[in-house]
Amino acid sequence: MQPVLNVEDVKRVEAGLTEVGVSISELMHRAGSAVASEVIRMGDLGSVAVFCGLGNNGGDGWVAAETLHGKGVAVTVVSPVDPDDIQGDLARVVAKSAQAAGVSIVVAPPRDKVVELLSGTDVVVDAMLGTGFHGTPRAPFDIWIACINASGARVLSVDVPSGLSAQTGLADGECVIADTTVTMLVLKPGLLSDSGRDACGAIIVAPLAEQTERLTIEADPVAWRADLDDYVDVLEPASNAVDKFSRGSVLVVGGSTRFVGAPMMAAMAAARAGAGYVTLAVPEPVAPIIQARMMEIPVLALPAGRDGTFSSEAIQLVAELAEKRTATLVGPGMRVSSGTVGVVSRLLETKVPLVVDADGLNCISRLTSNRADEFPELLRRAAPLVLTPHRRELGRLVGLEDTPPASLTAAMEAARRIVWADGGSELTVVAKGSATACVGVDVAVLPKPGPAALATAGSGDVLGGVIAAFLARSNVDNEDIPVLCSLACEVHGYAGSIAAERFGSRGAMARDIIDALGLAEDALEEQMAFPDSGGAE
Ligand SMILES: NC(=O)C1=CN([C@@H]2O[C@H](COP(=O)(O)OP(=O)(O)OC[C@H]3O[C@@H](n4cnc5c(N)ncnc54)[C@H](O)[C@@H]3O)[C@@H](O)[C@H]2O)[C@@H](O)CC1
Ligand SMILES: [K+]
Repeated sequence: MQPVLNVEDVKRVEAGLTEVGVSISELMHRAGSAVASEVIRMGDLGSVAVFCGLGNNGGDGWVAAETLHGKGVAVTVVSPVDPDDIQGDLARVVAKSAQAAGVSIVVAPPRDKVVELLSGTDVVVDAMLGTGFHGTPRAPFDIWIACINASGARVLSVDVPSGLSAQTGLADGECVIADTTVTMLVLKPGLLSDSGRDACGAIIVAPLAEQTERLTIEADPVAWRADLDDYVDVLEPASNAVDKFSRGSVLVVGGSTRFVGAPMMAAMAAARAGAGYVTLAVPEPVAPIIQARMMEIPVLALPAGRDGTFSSEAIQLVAELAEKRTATLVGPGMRVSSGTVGVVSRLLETKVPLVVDADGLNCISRLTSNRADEFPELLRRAAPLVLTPHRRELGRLVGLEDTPPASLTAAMEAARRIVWADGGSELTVVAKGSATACVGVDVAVLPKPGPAALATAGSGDVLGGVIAAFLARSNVDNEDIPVLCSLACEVHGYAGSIAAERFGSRGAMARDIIDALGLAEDALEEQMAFPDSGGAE
């Protein structure tokens, strides 16, 4: 797994490197030369333009420009001020060095001059704004960013695309859309989430020093990005000595007269994700229509109230059904009522692995007056528990119903409030978003995010079903459940890519994702076994 560090903690690595004799100036030279190497690797370098800002991000750009110039590449630096007028000492020194080496420099060009320069440029190096950037880009950078994005040139961003927050992944104004980002020392969360996903292109980490890895771990990574080989240990070895029960049995509890499709999709997904035996428990009035559409999945009709949701008579029956299965998913399409709140509360008391999604989470919010983090005794249990909130559901769970987490790091923070209050390794919160984090008490694992095709109605129900199936099939220790959930997210994401290929990136529906789940898991397993064989990037 690759560590991800909050931007403020990157400074601790920088300080640690200084202590072992690698100065900031030395780091800047290494950063600039890492950028230059990557530019050269890109090839077809008729001419390169390096847009420099006034801080150390700009300093990296000046070093890269001098290095490229030294290798005979035609390079022009675009700077808001003359090298002599750069305030920061480090950046001024490297800028003056590049000037003395004969690098061509354009100072404070008007917009039409920038457009003209870009029209003859093959590769842009974006070294305007790095981790020191806050707010909305001011002139001239706002203008330069717009011109660069409109130019059609290939773009390499230094550390982070200018205009993007490396911490939050949000961009208040326009940010550079790069083909490649060479990020210094370590991954930062904003590169992997929200607008960062579109802005960064391929991300290359330049560690800059051999001590970086050790210092990064000492700086306490906020998360770890999973690689395919991290999943090898959580998958059960393939065996033919199985029957439908030994492959895991899943109970899906959900549905109401208002929402019929959600529990069906979750149950189908659990079956496609390899659970050997799936049962669906729904309120009695909707059982016949659901059973009519389900061939492989038995449907159990449980007592319902006049509102079309589970009544209190269902509570004990659901618990007894759950105790006979290897995992239960509760929530899809269930609505919040006194009966469904009772069902969730009773399921939490059972001793079998449990996934709580959708209205199951809203029932927990109801039970805790929107403060699940203040009622740890409710969630503390002997068997694994996985909560799968999207950001609004997560907000409702931790008292942020009006201001739900707006970034990956804010979502991880909210999820940690719940898991740290609980304190046990049985609880994992899968904080869903355009980037998802699987947060356990010791570690937060970031799966490779799936395609935009996943943002479709029912997609969350599908993920709930996949996680339930994986819990039912697997024997992992509690500590590894975040990794198992991360694998479930990647299978879901890969299935989304297959569905998008078949039905179009906007046309794929949840049912198409369900149908592709088995193929997606096979393909990922194949890539784990033969990492060099290509496949999903
Ligand atoms: N952390 C490290 O160990 C290393 C950092 N390096 C580089 O240093 C960078 C960080 O340098 P700095 O802290 O100097 O910060 P930056 O260079 O990212 O930005 C600071 C400059 O941007 C300006 N700025 C901030 N917000 C702005 C806005 N909204 N509009 C216009 N201008 C704005 C500031 O006034 C200042 O001039 C990193 O991104 C990386 O590129 C590298 O030199 C190598 C090692
Ligand atoms: K940048």
